[in-house]
Amino acid sequence: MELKEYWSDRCHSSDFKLTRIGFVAIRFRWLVTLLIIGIAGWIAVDWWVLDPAHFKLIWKIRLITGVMLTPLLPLSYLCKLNRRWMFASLYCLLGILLVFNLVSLWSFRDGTPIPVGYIAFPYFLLALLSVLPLPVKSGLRVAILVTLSVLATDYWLDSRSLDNGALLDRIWLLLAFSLTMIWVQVGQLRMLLDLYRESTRDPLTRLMNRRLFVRQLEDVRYHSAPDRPYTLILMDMDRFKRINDDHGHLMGDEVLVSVANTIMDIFGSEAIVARYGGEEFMVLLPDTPLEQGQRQAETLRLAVESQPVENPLGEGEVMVTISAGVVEGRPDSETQGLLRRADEALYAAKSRGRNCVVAQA
Ligand SMILES: Nc1nc2c(ncn2[C@@H]2O[C@H](COP(=O)(O)OP(=O)(O)OP(=O)(O)O)[C@@H](O)[C@H]2O)c(=O)[nH]1
Repeated sequence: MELKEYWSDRCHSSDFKLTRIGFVAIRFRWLVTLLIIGIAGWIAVDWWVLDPAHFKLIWKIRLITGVMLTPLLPLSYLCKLNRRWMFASLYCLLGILLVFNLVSLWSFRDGTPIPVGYIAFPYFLLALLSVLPLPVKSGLRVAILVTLSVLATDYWLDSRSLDNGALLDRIWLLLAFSLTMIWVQVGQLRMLLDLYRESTRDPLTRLMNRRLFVRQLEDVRYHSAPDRPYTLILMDMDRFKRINDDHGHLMGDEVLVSVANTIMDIFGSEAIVARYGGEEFMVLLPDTPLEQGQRQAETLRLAVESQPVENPLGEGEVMVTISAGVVEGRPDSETQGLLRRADEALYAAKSRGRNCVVAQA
C-alpha cells in the first residue's frame, strides 16, 4: 500500500479507476436523492419555524434547488463512464448547494435570527460528502471550494461577522469538518482498494486473476489499432501433478511462485501477466506481432528450464518445464475466440511432447 495511492487517483490502474467511479456513481445518486427529499421536505420545518413572510420566500428557494438537483440523477449514470463526468457531476452538485446556501442566508439579511439548520448547512454538506471514496487531493479541492464559498458568503452578507474571533471560529470549524471528511473518504478508498485487490489478485503469486485478465484483454483489444496486433501467450506447467505427488503441494506452490517471478522478470511491466488457472499462466503483449511474441515465449521457456526450483524444506531441487501456445489478436478478434485459439495452440504444444512453444496465426 503506497501513500501516493491515497493522494491522487493518477497511479490507480484504469480498471480500478472504473470500479471506483462506478462505486462513486451509486453513492452520488443516493446522495442527490436524499438531498432532493431533504431540501424539499425541510419546507415543512420552515413552515413551522419561520414567520409567514419569510416562509413565502424560502419555500420557493428550496423548491427551485430541488428542481435544479433533479437532472443530476440521470447525470449520475453518465458519471460512471469516466472521471471527467464524475467530477463534472460532483462540482455541479456543489455549485447548486453552495448557491442554495448563499441565497437562503441572504433571505435572512433583514436581521431575523438565522435558524441553526441554515448556519450548519455547509458543515452538514461536508459530512455528507464523506460517503464518497475520494483521494486526499480531490477531498482537499472540495474542502477548499466549500470553505472559500462559505467565507465569501459570510463576508458578502455581513462583513462584520468575520471580524475578530468570528473568522477564526468559522475557519476552525470548517477545517475540523474538512479533515474529518477527508479522513473518512480516504478510509473508504482504502477499503475499496483492499477489496479490489482481494477480488482481482491470485493470493499465491500476487499476479492478476483470470477475471481481471479478461477485462484487460478486452481493453487492449478495444484500444489496439488495426495495424498494431497484440499477442497472447498461454502457458502451462508440464507434468505438474507429478511434482505435487512426488514432492508435496508445498513444493508445487513454490514452483508456481518461482515461475510467476520468472515470467515477470522476462516480460517486465510492459506485459499483462495473470495466473489463468491452477498451473496455467497467461501473458498479454500489447502492440506485439506474433513472431516477436513467439520469440519472447521461447526465451521464457528456456529461462524456466534453466532455473531448477529449490525445495523450501531443503530437500534438493526440482526441474521444471513449461509448454506455451502463442496467438496473435486484432481489434476485431473476439475475446472468447482468441482464448480458444490460445488453448488450441497450447494443446498442440503438449501433443508435440511438452517443453515447447507453438505459435498459431
Ligand atoms: N501445489 C499446487 N498444485 C496445484 C495448484 N493448482 C492446481 N494444482 C495442481 O496442478 C495439477 C495439474 O495437473 P494436470 O491438469 O493433470 O496437468 P499436469 O500434471 O501438469 O500434466 P500436463 O499439463 O498434461 O503436462 C493438479 O494436480 C492440481 O492439483 C496450486 O495452487 N498449488
